[in-house]
Parts: sequence; C-alpha cells; structure tokens
Amino acid sequence: MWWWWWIVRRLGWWLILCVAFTASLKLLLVAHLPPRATLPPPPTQTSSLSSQYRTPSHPTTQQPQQKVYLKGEVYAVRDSEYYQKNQSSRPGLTPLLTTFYAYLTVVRAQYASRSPHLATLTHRLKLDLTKRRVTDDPWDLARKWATPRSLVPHEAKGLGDILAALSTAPIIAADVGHQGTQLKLSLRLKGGQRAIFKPQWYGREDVLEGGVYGGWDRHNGEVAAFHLSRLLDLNTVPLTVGRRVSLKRHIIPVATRRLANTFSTKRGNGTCFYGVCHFCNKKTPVCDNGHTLEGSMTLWVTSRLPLINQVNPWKRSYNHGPKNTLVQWEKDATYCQRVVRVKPFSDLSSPRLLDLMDASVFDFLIQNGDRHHYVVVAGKPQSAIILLDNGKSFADPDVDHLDILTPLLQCCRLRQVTYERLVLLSGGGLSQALEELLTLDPIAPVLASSHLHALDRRLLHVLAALSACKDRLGGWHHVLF
Ligand SMILES: Nc1ncnc2c1ncn2[C@@H]1O[C@H](COP(=O)(O)OP(=O)(O)OP(=O)(O)O)[C@@H](O)[C@H]1O
Ligand SMILES: [Mn+2]
Repeated sequence: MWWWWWIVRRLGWWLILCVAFTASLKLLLVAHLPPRATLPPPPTQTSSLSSQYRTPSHPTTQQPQQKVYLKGEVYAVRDSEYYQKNQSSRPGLTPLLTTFYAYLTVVRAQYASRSPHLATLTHRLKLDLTKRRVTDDPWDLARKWATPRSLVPHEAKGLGDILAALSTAPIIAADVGHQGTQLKLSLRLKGGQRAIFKPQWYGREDVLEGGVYGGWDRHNGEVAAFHLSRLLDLNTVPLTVGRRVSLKRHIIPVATRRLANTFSTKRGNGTCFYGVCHFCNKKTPVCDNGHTLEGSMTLWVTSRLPLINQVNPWKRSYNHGPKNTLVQWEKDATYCQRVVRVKPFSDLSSPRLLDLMDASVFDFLIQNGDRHHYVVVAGKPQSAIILLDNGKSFADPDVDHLDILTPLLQCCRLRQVTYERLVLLSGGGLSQALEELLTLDPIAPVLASSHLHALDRRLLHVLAALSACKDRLGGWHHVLF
C-alpha cells in the first residue's frame, strides 16, 4: 500500500500549494484596487456637526433604487423617446460627467442615512411659519429684514404673519406684470405692499417633457423655491406663498384698463385673461375654475434695494436653429478659469463666484435651466444673488438636466456651509423637510411626491459632483471655502 500513501501525500502538497497561491493572489488584488472602490474619507474641514451626520442612526426612507435609462447630460429614470433623441454631448461637459458618474454609486451608499439633526432645523423653520401675531405691520417687518445679502433672516419670527398677509390681504390694485416674458399680475395689497401673482397653468401631477426652459411658469415651483432657499440657508428668494383669487371679485374691480382689456368669459362660466407680455396671447389665456384661480404671490423687494440684471457667464445660447452653435462654456471644460479672470469674479473680496455656485446647486435641485441673467442689488458689490423668478422648475420628476450644474462641475468650488447643509439634508431628509414646510402653505400639497423625491436624487448628484471635484483637485480644501 506504499503507492497509495505516496499519492495521498502528493495530493496533500498540491492542495497546500493551491491554497497558498489563491491567498496571495487575493492579497495582491486588494492592494491594487482603484481608490474609488473605497469610501472617500470625510472632508478635512468639516465642522463637528457635519461629521456627526455620517453616523447612521435613522434608517433611510429613500425610494428603492430606480432603473436608469439615460446617463449622459440628461439623467433619466424613465424611458423617453424625447430625451433619447435630444441627448446632446458637449465637449465642455462630457469629460466632467464621465468622472461624475463614476462616483455616484459610492456617494449613494455614503449618504444613505438621514441625519438626526435635521429635525431641529425643520422644527425651527416650521415655528417661524406657524407662530402668528408677532407683528402688527408685516410689510414693514419684511422691508426691515431685506439686506443686500438676504431677504429673510436666519431666525425669522414674524414670517408666518408676512406670508399670511400676502395670501389674504385685500387686493387694492391690479396691473399687468412688470417686464419679463411670462404672464403675471402686478398687485398692490392693502397697506401699500406690492406683489407679483403668477397663475397656475398645470396640475401637480403633470409631467412636462421637453427642453430645460420650456412650458409656462410653474407657480408651485415659486412657492417651493422660497422654502428650499430657507432650507439651504440661502434666504435669497423673495417671500412667496400660494393664494387663490377670484378674478371676478378680487381682480377685475381693481384692474387697470390695459389689464381689464385682456379678460374674457369662457363658455361654462369661467373667467379668463391673457395679460400683456412677450408670450401673452389672446389664444392662450389662463382661466379660473369658475370660482378661483390658484397662483403664487411673491413679495416685491423693497425699493431700498434696487435690483439689476447681470448676464450669467453660463447663459445658454437659446438658439434653436439648425446650426445650434455652442457657447463657450459648452465647448470648453476649463471655461471657469476664464470666468475667474474677469470682474467681479476675479475680485477675491467678491462673494459673487461662490454665490453663483450656490445658485447653480439651487437651480439644479429645482431644475431651473432659465437663469440667463442673475439679479443683484445695484451699487452693492457684496450683494447676494437674489434668486428671483423660479417658475421654470419642477417640469419632469424623472429627469435631471446635469448641464444646469455646469458652473459647479467646471469650477469645483462651493461654500463649506452650503456643502454641510447639503449633507444635513441628504439621505432623503430634503424631501421630508420640504414637504413638512410646504404642508403649511395655503395651496398645499405644493409639490407632488415624485417631485419631492426627485430633489433627494439631485442632491446626491451634487454630492457626487463634489466628491469627484475633491479627488480631481486633490482634497476638500481645494473645493470648500
Ligand atoms: N419680487 C420682486 N421684487 C422686485 N422685482 C421683481 C420681483 N419679481 C420680479 N421683479 C422684476 O421684474 C422682472 C421680471 O420678473 P420675472 O423674472 O419673474 O419675469 P419673467 O416673465 O419670468 O422673466 P423672464 O422672461 O426673463 O424669465 C425681474 O427681472 C425683476 O426686475
Ligand atoms: Mn421667467
């Protein structure tokens, strides 16, 4: 039986050799894994608060992972022929998006849990809305609040009074909207306050498939944008609230002649008007439901802060012709380096570039691709960007136009506080917090839940873009300011 013993010993040796070989191969592979396969380390400059966000304590309530149909300049979680056909590929963006997408999976896992600290913020913001009888003169309080850097303070006791007045004060005069291309009303309220009314065109569940600045204005987007600006601690959207008005009883009796001339009665008793503006047309009036017309009421910014328009360096071409020539930012991924050489962006004491980055994040979240000009306070170099006009938002909850994020993708910089706020709102917290605030609005529900959840997805996209920036530039200290 010696030969039997010899075979067993040989087999044993082979087995030991195989095990040793597999183990060393594994070790070798692990050592050479690309760094992206590991979770990125936390940023070097984060405050104690933001490092606490990373402790998963609340389970996430995010939607289960959806199927992704497009992963280019448009990210779509619904199959759509329109976006398939109109998917563009611009050299100023393509290389940046390739890196961005490589980070998405890891970032999704990293920011999957909801912060336990979010409840404190939501509670404070809600209290500002629900507390009443703080002031006898809401218009005066709003005027006092307005500074070149913000329109509503951090702690805004009395906000509930101002918004209540904006949604209930008698309308004493109505005229066609001031400037711009969209249908709106310019209203004067009891006490002399001026406000802008943007009417409802769409239902909450309507999905607008198409271009990034297409369709009529979304009045509910204006309301949501105001509360989002507070959640992000930007506080630069003029105070906005939903309101239902009776065209017959509240508008026609106080309307100027030029506005009154655009009114008509629809068969079936509805009242309609088409106003005076670039896109205003007799054939496309907006009508009430026989009783009231829903809309957004935005407080006019005090004349103490005169506003001026500045051209956005990332303005679109708005060119629909066959020769769709690309503008500079669409052609050149290093375009930001040109922008920072020109005033006011070149001025190190100017907050303008970082304000523009905040605006880019804000617009990407609401999917407003129409900020061709940005608004600032005249004669105030330290002025914030006043985020006026957010009507071109929340068109398609299944689609994210990543080109709106171009300023951030190309410049790779953001305020530390904005980043920390985004982290605080991650893990599904943004939709929850915003929904809680919007529930208190007179036209609640302001946003369909599909749009609320889209905000969570887009927030993750911003965080992925920032993580990609951190690795591209060699650390958070090059990205966060
Ligand atoms: N709340 C406000 N306070 C002060 N000024 C305002 C306010 N809302 C609008 N304006 C002024 O009216 C202009 C037009 O308003 P808005 O941008 O909302 O209109 P629009 O028709 O949507 O414009 P566009 O066609 O450019 O998108 C603004 O550029 C600004 O100068
Ligand atoms: Mn507009």
